[in-house]
Amino acid sequence: MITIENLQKRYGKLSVLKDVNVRFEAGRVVSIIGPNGSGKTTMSKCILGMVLPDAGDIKINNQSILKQHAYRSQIGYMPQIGRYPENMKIRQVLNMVRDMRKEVQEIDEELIGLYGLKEMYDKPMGSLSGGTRQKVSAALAFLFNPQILILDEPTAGLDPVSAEILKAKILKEKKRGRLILITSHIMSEIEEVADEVMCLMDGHLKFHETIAALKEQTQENRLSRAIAKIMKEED
Ligand SMILES: Nc1ncnc2c1ncn2[C@@H]1O[C@H](COP(=O)(O)OP(=O)(O)OP(=O)(O)O)[C@@H](O)[C@H]1O
Repeated sequence: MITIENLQKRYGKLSVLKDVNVRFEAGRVVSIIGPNGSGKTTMSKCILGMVLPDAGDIKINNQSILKQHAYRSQIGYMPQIGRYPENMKIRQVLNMVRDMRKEVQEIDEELIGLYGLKEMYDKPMGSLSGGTRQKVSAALAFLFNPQILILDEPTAGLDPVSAEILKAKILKEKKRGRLILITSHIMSEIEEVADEVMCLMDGHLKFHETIAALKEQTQENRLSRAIAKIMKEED
């Protein structure tokens, strides 16, 4: 579904993505891991068209997305920190986004319901707690039934019940054939929802394997231990 070929990105002298090649298939949850600053968000932003790579290509369903716009409607994005006009109410934010996507017939309001956002519709974004803001971001990411979801540390700041709701939603959408990319540092969470782990290290693809293969390869039952072992071996 997504093919990344020889992707490179520099910021000035800093080389952030160094010849990354990877392929993600529909109906999978892929966790993108790696130390702080290893290029995870930059790669996600390249897929989203928010950052233009210096070299390489990104294809969705075999079509290059570089300098294209229409494909963006197939992707739902939940940023690490959602930025919204502070004085707009939740209702206004949701209506504004809907107005921009009038062509979409099938709206998915499940998270709006499960998170009780309707009861808070008249609260201005600037008055919301960090977790509630995250809930709005999550609801927006899933709202238009996208084929691909890119979730950047989606459960950070969510209380345990709300995090469980999001994890269940991720698994539900996976069953419907969506591709879901999640950046996360929480190994237990990755183990619960992901099928595959892609690890970036200093802008290089370190590995891209199924969780089952990582455990098998290292003879470890826990993902955190399996990954620690691989990192140690490759040092
Ligand atoms: N707009 C930018 N201008 C200059 N440097 C940038 C820019 N965006 C990111 N970088 C740098 O690129 C590197 C990779 O950043 P990126 O946000 O992709 O890392 P990350 O793996 O997502 O990190 P984290 O786990 O901390 O979220 C970092 O050194 C960062 O400072």
